[in-house]
Amino acid sequence: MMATSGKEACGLNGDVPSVSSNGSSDAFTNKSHSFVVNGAAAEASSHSKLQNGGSGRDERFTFSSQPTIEDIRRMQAEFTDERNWNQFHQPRNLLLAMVGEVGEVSELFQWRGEVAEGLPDWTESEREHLAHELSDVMIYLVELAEKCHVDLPQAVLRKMALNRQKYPASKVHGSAKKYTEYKD
Ligand SMILES: Nc1ccn([C@H]2C[C@H](O)[C@@H](COP(=O)(O)OP(=O)(O)OP(=O)(O)O)O2)c(=O)n1
Repeated sequence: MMATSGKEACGLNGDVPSVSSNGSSDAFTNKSHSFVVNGAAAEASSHSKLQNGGSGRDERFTFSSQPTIEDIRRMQAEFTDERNWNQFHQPRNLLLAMVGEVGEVSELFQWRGEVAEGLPDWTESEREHLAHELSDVMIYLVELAEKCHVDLPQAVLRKMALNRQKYPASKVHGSAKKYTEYKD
């Protein structure tokens, strides 16, 4: 799916997206993206222009709708099963792996000073490197949640609902203070 105005983002406007009972989607026939679950191959070419900051900076950036988090969980489960790596993928190891990948993301931003939205001064190769490292973080995060039996998409909805209660827009608009700093 192409980038849009961002209004469709699940749950951000207070709507709860419907989730099918088995959590799967027909992600693998999407016109602009093709996915092969077993080979874990993915293409996302139609999204690359905005993703790479080339145009559309006035619009809010949005993601493709596929793969879903459940798709990512399933693809990574297949990747580890095929390699007999589940024996290494206990929660603590996955946490350490994820934190290591967060460190690799940090390295890309290190010593650059503030970076503008859309990374206008970054080369294509730097952007792709960042995309890889962010993906590593996400892959390990999703697998960590799976191994901890946290249903991540639903947990995110619950947490966002809590965040909205903690930070009512009418109260905190334009302020970045922590909720504990507000004296009602
Ligand atoms: N035991 C492993 C090793 C790798 N991966 C997968 C998940 C990550 O997406 C990616 C991590 O691979 P590397 O550890 O080779 O890390 P990088 O890809 O970041 O390579 P480098 O550290 O050279 O940047 O591969 C995994 O699931 N389990």
